[in-house]
Amino acid sequence: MKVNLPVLDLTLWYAGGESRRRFLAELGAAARDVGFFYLTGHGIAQSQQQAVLQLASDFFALPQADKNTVQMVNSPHFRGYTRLGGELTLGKADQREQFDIMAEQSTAQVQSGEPAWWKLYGPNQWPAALPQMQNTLLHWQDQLTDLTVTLLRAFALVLQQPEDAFDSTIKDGPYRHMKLIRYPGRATEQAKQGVGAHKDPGYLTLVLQDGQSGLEVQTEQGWVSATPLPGAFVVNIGELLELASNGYLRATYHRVSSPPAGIERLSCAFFMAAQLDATVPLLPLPAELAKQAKGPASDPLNPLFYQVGQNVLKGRLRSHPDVAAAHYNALQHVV
Ligand SMILES: O=C(O)CCC(=O)C(=O)O
Ligand SMILES: [Fe+2]
Repeated sequence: MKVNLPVLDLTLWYAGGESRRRFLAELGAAARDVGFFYLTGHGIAQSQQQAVLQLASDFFALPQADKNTVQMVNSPHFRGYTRLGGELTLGKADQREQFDIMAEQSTAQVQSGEPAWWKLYGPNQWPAALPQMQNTLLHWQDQLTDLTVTLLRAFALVLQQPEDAFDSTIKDGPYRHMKLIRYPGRATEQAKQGVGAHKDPGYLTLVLQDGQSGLEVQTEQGWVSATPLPGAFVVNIGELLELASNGYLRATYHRVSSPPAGIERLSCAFFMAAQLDATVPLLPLPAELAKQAKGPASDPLNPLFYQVGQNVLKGRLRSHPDVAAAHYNALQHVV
C-alpha cells in the first residue's frame, strides 16, 4: 500500500542496540519532517483494535436518548457524549459525534483561588446500555498510555536528553484522554469539516482509524492524507513537545474531512500529556539542535502554555462551549 507518511516499526526499539539506534534516527527524521508517522510493531493486536472500533460502532448506533444520558454538558470534567455539531474548531461546528473518557478519578475539591484546571479531575460517564464499555476502554487506555510513555522516552533520546528527561512530569501518571469518534458522510459539499485544522495540546497523540480516509496533515507540500494503514496507529506530536523542544519539534496542524455522502468513518484518538500540575521543562538542547529550533509557534488565536493544566483546559474550553458555559462561565477569559 502506498502511504504518504513515514512508517516506524517499534520492534526496532524493543530489539535494542543498533536496531534501536536506527529507530531513533527514523523517529528524529519523521518528527522533524512532518511531525506525523505510522507506528507498527507496537504489540497491540489488530483484533483488539477492531474490537475498540466495533465498540465505537455499537455506541454510536444506540438510540439518541441513550447517548444523551451521558452527554458531556453534564460533566464539568469534559467527559461523555458530544452530539454531531456540538463541538467547535476555529469557531465552526465539527461534523462528528464523539464519546470522551479520561482517567477514572474522583472529583477534586477546588478551592476558590485555585486554578480552574483542577476541575478536569473527576469520574467518567458510562452508558448503561453498553455495560462492557467501561472495562474495555479503561484497559485500552492503560495500554495506550504505556505505549506513549515508551515513545516519550524515545523522543527524549531524539532530543539528546537522558531517557528519563520527561519522567518528573508524569510521575503520578500522565494525563490521558481518549475519544471514540464517528464522522458521518457529508450532507453537502460545504459541510465537510469533520474536525477543523488544529494542533493537539498534549505531548503525543495516537489515532486508530477504520478503513476510511479523512485524516489530513499539513506539510510543506500542502495537505496530505494519512490514509489508513491496517494495524498501524497514526502518531502525532502535540504542543507540549513543541514547547519542551523550543520548537525544534513542531506540533503539526491536522484536520479531518468528512467522508463522501452515505459513508461513515470511525476513529479512536488517544491524547497523552504531562500530569496537569506539571510545568513542561524547556530542555537544554545541544547546540546543533538548538540552532534548528525556531521557538514555539506564536499564534494569538492559539497561545501555548508551559503549565500543563492551563494548556489542556484551553483546548477543552474552546472545543466545548456548552460545557464552558455550564461549568466555567466566569473563566473563559483566562484561556
Ligand atoms: O479522527 C481522527 O482521525 C483524528 C481526530 C483528531 O485529530 C482529534 O480529535 O484531535
Ligand atoms: Fe487532533
